[in-house]
Amino acid sequence: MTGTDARATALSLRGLTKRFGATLAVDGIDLDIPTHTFYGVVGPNGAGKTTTLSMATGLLEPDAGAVSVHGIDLWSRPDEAKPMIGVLPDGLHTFDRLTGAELISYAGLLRGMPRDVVRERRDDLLAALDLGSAGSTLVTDFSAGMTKKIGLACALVHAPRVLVLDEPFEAVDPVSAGAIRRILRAFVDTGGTVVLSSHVMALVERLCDHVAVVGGGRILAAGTVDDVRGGMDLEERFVGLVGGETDARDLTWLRQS
Ligand SMILES: Nc1ncnc2c1ncn2[C@@H]1O[C@H](COP(=O)(O)OP(=O)(O)OP(=O)(O)O)[C@@H](O)[C@H]1O
Repeated sequence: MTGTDARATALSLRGLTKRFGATLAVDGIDLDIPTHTFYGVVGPNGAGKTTTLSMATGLLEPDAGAVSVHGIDLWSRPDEAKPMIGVLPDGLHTFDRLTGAELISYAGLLRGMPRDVVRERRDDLLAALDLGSAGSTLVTDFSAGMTKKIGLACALVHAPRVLVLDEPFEAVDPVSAGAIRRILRAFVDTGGTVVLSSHVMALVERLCDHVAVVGGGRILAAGTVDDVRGGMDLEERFVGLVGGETDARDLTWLRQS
């Protein structure tokens, strides 16, 4: 890859591979996420999306392969690459005896940000994500949607260049989802890059300009949403790519009459 290409690519995955015992979760994934794109990653349950995004953000060590963030190798130069990424991991494990406000502050201070900047951004994020009451509530008492929103605030506080979000809209109410969409849209419009995984094809079609379909730990299709769907709607194309046949067994024992 030339220097120019490396700068135009926000996140580059090469030959990413991960095995858990007998399960080959990710089977040599190559993917380039261009800068300034809204990139959806879709796939059936167990396709390898979370494992791929975890390796792409330095949360899980690959068995093989490489990741670079704006041309910087993630695994050999983490001190330079990781500050460029904001991550909302799947099933966020966090410090649940902190309040929402403390958790955002902690995330900012961990990134080495000055206290006054952290304080200002924390208050902005709590307001923008409609998390007023969550600021003084312990994380352990959060609903699933509040946890998601606080996780997103922690991913945003250091103003990363690339956001990698695993199911950011899961369990989030429609008003908050609208707020999150606006924040992410503005982030991309001003030069940022968003990569998100989702099972909701309509959301990916509405929000994303690019999409990768993952199945069996491989990329089945990737490119602009228009190219990937090829004249169909994304859901039809998705089912065509991953195989939509399930056992249509009739659960007669469930019938009420
Ligand atoms: N820590 C782990 N230990 C063992 N197997 C794992 C582990 N994490 C993932 N797997 C397996 O790897 C495969 C890919 O899982 P992954 O969570 O990446 O899929 P996914 O596409 O994110 O699925 P979903 O849409 O259901 O969240 C699955 O077969 C899963 O069972």
